[in-house]
Amino acid sequence: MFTASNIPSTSSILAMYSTFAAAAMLVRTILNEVQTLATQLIPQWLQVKILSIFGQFFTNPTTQMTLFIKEHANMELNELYQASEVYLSTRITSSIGQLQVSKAPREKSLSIKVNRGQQVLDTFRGMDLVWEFVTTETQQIIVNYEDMSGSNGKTEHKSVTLSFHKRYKDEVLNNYLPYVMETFKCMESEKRSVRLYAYGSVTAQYYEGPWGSINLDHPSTFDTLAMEPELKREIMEDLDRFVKRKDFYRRVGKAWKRGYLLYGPPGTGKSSLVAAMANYLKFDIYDLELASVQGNGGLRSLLTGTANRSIVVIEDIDCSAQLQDRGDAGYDHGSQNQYTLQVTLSGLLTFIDGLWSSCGDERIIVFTTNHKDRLDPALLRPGRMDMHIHMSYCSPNGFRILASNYLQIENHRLFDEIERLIKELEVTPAEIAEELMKGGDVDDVLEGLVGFLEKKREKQMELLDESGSGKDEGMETVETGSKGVEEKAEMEIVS
Ligand SMILES: Nc1ncnc2c1ncn2[C@@H]1O[C@H](COP(=O)(O)OP(=O)(O)OP(=O)(O)O)[C@@H](O)[C@H]1O
Ligand SMILES: [Mg+2]
Repeated sequence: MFTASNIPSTSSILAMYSTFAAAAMLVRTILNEVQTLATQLIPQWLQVKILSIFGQFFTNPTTQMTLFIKEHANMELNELYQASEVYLSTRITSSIGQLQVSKAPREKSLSIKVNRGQQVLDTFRGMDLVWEFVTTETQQIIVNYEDMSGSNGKTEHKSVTLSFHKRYKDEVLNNYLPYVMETFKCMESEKRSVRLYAYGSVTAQYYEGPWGSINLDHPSTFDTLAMEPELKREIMEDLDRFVKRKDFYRRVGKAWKRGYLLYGPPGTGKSSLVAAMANYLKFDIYDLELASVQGNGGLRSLLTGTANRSIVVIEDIDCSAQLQDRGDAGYDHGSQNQYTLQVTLSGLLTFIDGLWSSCGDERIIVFTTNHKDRLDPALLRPGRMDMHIHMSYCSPNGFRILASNYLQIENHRLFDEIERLIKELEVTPAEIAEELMKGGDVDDVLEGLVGFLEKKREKQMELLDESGSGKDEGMETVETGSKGVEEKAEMEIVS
């Protein structure tokens, strides 16, 4: 108790306070020094062990903060999760006990990832951070729409946790995580291989999410594509412009996406062009088979599950018969299976215009068709698909590209004859490529090609004769010859 005579003066209180503050500061500095020294002297694996064994006793939970980064957030792919996974693969040290190692058949290098349950320590601007991959499972009833039966399945939820001292919260959110994202983006743009995602990665026990992926090792590039050089250049310039125009899209209030409709006969390179686009931009491809998508709801979750910087491809859009029907019923009553939910055209259009527009950046959507005339006009309206690209029969220019790729020759005595035949005929690059792949020396291969083209011409002449004689009987005329040439690859920019 203080009495009137021994009440300390203000100056002595201040002196006591500053002594305490100095002592506290000294203790803190010593602790920091010890911590730094320990970090340098104790190997990282031991630090992780100490942290995991004793951390719970000595760390004050009230001083720790943990961020949970889930693989999917609100049904959408969480880009931060993807980024963390890629970023942490750059933080692998000898301290980590378990790694996942894999190699796809045609990949050149090993892919190494940190295994679940492993902790990874990182430091950033003096902060210590602990990452950990965790997996949780939930039981779920999976409905089989084929026969409306249900079975028990497990859903695996992947997430990664990031723990640090609470005082670093702002630094982590404002600087560290953006740095992780930035590192991820740099690595993505440098990556060599493009991935091909297909719908449905259901393994026996786990439903791992809607998309499964493999490494797309498609050799098609703009160099190997047999197309008119002018058209090729225009498409490449369009893609270049698209990826550079983030600010432009933001300024004019449009979603950063672009749609291409590729149309033309089978074997003219539509799928090859999609692969060339993906290889050129280093964008992943999502191959969306509408027939196997469960209704508009399924479509929504699939599209929102795609990553940025990707190409969504819907092949043979004219064959998706249900898309002709703009009704919203969405059930396939025609087949023996009347419970199959189908995607309706209006569901797809809603996506192109609405939800799709507002989710994600740098998206490309490609439709391919053999019959543009069979498409619902709603799909062709300006603003839906930005460019319509006609892929057509092989031209002399296209043939020269194929000859250079397949035979490594720029000229040959038979070129004039081959080019003359090609001009007269409707022959696809796929047919010519097949001939050029036949073994033997160059002379044999080209002579074989001449023989093939002459046979084809004879057949087309026969067809022409037949249709000519049948004309009076109301048969359709098969048009051949120069028409094919005039129609060769062209492009139409819709908006
Ligand atoms: N324009 C082209 N340039 C180079 N190769 C081509 C071209 N078109 C076709 N090919 C060759 O033919 C094969 C088949 O072509 P592709 O699958 O790209 O045709 P498509 O137009 O998508 O046909 P479909 O309409 O049947 O889907 C390719 O793997 C490639 O080898
Ligand atoms: Mg195709």
